[in-house]
Amino acid sequence: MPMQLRIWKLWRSRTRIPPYLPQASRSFTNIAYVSKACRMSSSRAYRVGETLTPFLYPFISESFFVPARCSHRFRLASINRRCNSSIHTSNVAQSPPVPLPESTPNDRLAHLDPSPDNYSLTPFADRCILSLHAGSGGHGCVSFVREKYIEEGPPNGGDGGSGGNIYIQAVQGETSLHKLARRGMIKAGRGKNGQGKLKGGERGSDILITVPVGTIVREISRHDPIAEAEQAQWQAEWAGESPEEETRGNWRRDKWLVFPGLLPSKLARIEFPKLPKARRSHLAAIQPQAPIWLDLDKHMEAPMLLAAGAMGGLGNPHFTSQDYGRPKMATKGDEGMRLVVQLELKILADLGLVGLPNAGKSTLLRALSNSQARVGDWAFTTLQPNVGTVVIDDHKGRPAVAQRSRNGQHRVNFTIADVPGLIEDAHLDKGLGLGFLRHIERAAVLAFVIDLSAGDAVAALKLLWKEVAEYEAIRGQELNSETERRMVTWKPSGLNGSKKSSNQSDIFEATPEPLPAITMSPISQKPWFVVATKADLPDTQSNYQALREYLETVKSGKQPHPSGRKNAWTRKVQSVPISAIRAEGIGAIPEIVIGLLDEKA
Ligand SMILES: Nc1nc2c(ncn2[C@@H]2O[C@H](COP(=O)(O)OP(=O)(O)OP(=O)(O)O)[C@@H](O)[C@H]2O)c(=O)[nH]1
Ligand SMILES: [Mg+2]
Repeated sequence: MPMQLRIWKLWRSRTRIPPYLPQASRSFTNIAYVSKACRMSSSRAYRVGETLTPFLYPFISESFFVPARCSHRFRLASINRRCNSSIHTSNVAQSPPVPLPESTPNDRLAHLDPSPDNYSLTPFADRCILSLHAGSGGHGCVSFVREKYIEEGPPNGGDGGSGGNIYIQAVQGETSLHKLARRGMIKAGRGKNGQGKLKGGERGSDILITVPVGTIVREISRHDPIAEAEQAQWQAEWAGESPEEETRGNWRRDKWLVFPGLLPSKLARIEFPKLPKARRSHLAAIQPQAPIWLDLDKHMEAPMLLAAGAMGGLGNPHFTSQDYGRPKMATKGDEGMRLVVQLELKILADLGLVGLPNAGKSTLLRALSNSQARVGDWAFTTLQPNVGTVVIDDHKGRPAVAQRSRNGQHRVNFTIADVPGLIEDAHLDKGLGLGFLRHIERAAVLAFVIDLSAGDAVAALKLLWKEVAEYEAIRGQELNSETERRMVTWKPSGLNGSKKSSNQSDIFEATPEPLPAITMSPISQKPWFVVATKADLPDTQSNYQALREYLETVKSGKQPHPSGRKNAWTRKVQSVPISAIRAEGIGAIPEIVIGLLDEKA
């Protein structure tokens, strides 16, 4: 018996070859590798990568060799490592795992006291001025039929295409006007020129301006060539002047287009027909009345037309007559209308946070929502409004706040607007106040955030209400002047048929019919409550007690409303002491907000 075979048999009698080795592996020629594999299997080794074994015995993998007893522990260890969990099994790995820090309450609250650099800032603009150019019309075409045996065919020039329209749409999801502010000028496409074979020009491309819900559009100026031409014509009629006639050699080059192949000598002899009346697009009828003042406070399902494109010019077939069978002229397209409008965004949030600088508004917003608003221990940390959403029902169990129905629907969240802090005389544009007060104007409910550690809480509340009331008065004046401006419209007296001999200023009359009133509820009639924050700091209890007593007297009517306004809302005034930085006491806020929102609805 060969030596090797004898060794094999001897070894075989002492060890048991595992049944999972293939038949080939048991063969004599592979004995060295088999014995090695067996050694590894019997010693429960895990290191398989160093040898050729994985290639020769691919079925012997690491997982295969991991004993059932240990595999569970290994899995646990790897999960622990991945999840950074502190759970670990000490006898599994060769080297003991590094103990991971346990999550403490401080970690959970870390985002409420972030470093001043830890914040996210989205580009934001709440005002912009836009110059809108509706598309001009394409020119009509001068063309004639040219076919075999038809030497001088009839005219077949197509009309020019009309210019593109400008539409506006308020959509949910848009939050800022910064993109529009960067553009400044927006032009719709010009209509294409007409072509031979009676082919009309293509329409100019339309423009859709999407703005956030809560945007106000105000017209600053407009240049409407057609309206101006009509007005000039009426004025000429009123003054008894005969309209300028096109004569031979004297034709309006800005209106007519002539056949390019025409010799100048012939051109001088051409008699131009009467210039057709300026045409308006049929869409112009649904344009908002001038001057435009739109309050886009709801999500719009369909866009709204702001400026209709101008009409295209007429092709030469329009000017055929008995005397003139082959007209060599077409009209040019009309110039598009231009509008300069101001857009102003007033954020529509359910809850507006009003407070002095450094009161803790942004910290409160962070505590209630996922907002990454900037927090810092200095005044005017917040320089632009932040909006956060508080989810009260994520459809994953019992809602955070008992659901109530609003318009037959269940409220699943509400939004909070955190605006820069107000200082005394903010209504006179001191600090950053006036520019941002308009964002709380639209909030359904106001929360006055008062820092209990920063002196008299009642005085702070009165100061805030005074500024809000002053702003309300200014806004009321603006609205009145806006309404007056809308009441005065341009109306040439020549339209009435009676020619007045008075001076020119008489042609502007006030329309007798009143425009619909611009409705905006007074800020003092909004439901409100007080969030007394920084209650974790020492010596703040007495301050809170005084605030609470003051609010009780306001509620009972013994003291006037802090704004000094009559008929102001005081019915359910209340205060909540909280520590935003420790997220203590904030649980009551959603409940109060939902209660006040439902009451308002
Ligand atoms: N102790 C304590 N500190 C707080 C609390 N809330 C906020 N702060 C601190 O107060 C400072 C101002 O907080 P902010 O949230 O930035 O205040 P703000 O009202 O947004 O300030 P402006 O944006 O400047 O108007 C920060 O240093 C916060 O850590 C609180 O409940 N307790
Ligand atoms: Mg802030």
